[in-house]
Amino acid sequence: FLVPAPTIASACSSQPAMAAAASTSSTETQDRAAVVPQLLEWCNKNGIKDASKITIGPVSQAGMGLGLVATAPIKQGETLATVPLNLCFSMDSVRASPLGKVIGEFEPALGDASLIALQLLYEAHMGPKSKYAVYIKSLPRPGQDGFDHPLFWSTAEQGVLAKSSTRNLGETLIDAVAEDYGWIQSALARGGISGLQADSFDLSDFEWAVAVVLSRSFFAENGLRLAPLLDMANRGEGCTNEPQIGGLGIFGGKGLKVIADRDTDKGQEIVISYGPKSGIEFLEDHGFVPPPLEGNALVGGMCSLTFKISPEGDRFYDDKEDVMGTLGLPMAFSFDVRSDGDVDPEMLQFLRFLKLGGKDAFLLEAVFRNEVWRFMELPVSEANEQAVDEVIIDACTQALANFAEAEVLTDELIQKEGVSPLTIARMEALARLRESEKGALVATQAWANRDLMTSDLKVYYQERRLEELQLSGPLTDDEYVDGSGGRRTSNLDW
Ligand SMILES: C[S@@+](CC[C@H](N)C(=O)[O-])C[C@H]1O[C@@H](n2cnc3c(N)ncnc32)[C@H](O)[C@@H]1O
Repeated sequence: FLVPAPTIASACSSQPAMAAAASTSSTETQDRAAVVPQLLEWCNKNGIKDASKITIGPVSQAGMGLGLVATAPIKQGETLATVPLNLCFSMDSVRASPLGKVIGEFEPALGDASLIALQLLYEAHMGPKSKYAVYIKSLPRPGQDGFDHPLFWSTAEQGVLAKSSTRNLGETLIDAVAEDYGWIQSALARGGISGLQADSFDLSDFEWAVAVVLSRSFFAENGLRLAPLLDMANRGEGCTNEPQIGGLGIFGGKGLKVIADRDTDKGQEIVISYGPKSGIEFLEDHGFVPPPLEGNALVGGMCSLTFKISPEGDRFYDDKEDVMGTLGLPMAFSFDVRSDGDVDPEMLQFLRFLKLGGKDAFLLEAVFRNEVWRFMELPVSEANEQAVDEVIIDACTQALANFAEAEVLTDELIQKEGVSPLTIARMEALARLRESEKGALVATQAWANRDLMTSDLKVYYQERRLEELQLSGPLTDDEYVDGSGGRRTSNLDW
């Protein structure tokens, strides 16, 4: 109940892609737009600088709600706005607020976004007494002005999402938010803060607040910063001007600023960069998946593969756990894979270690304990290298099979009678997501298949070791030393 429902329920049109999810009646936009004069005044009063050439207004692109608009011609390189860091919601503001006492050493499953979301709910709870009252009024409600996020999706839609990416947002986002909500609820139940009680907000309020924080903040100086005014900037394709930390002039500390990366005419929208992100990162953070880069749907594709050293079927598991524990490394890692097909050397290092066994298991013996991880930087043996390629091929095959399953689930969902345009838009976003990840998976799988065919051409551990010991060439005359047929012994370290 902290978050009022939109005055007009999210209306959906038959616009393509997220535009439909984003579809909104002009009345809704005006609803928020009505707060703009107060918001601009509030921004001025609270020390936002360099913003004399921008305002907030409805933007022309369907379903994008509000955005930043130039009130005068702007030249590339001009600062568009600087927001004092002490006006931003961040972990600093959480710690400085009364919430600081409650959170203690709590480490949220979702990270800082959960605690910043809690502060947003706290300020909303304070109502007109909050310094942020006007700002909070300017935030979109779920479904308003195109504001969508997987946290608002139905279970069936989230089910398709689970099969549409190699990243499991079910665990890392949806379950994480529920877990943090549970922790916060029990902390508040032990003692409220300035009237904020466990029952002051429910899970859907918390999900709204998390979605606001994720979709409107920027990562700068080691943390998320939700900066009023800058949070009205939409993302433009090809923009390079991600918000960054800068000075506020001789009297003021630091601020989050955006610089124009192009000339802009009066009346034109100012768009910015949200940073280089993969499709799933866009969806998790901002609730939309950008269209594929022009001309080639697969260019720019990226996804991540996760591998885990697990005890099942691995009799060297304990040794591996010991090595990783000593190095302070986890037993599971995620690696980015890209459509350019370049494979991360660290992924190969981890997989060589994961597949270490058979005749190579001697490398796990105590004498090599400090070196075994470094040895994995280079091919170990033909069998190990082939096993690594097979793990990569299997992971890609599994992900592609999930995508095929997602397509079947999508068909079931969109063929249901009365399916909403919002569901269709969400499914279209997932189709774009799969397309972008497919590029990376197909390229990585092709790389592993090629690598498999060349495994006989590589130099492996034993050969390298003999080289190091200068024992790999034919015997030289001075090595024939006696009639016993033995090599000359030396001080070689075997
Ligand atoms: C930082 S806010 C920008 C202001 C927002 N348009 C508003 O009305 O409050 C980010 C949100 O704007 C929308 N958005 C921004 N850029 C977009 C884009 N390129 N495509 C689709 N939606 C976009 C998404 O809803 C996103 O979560």
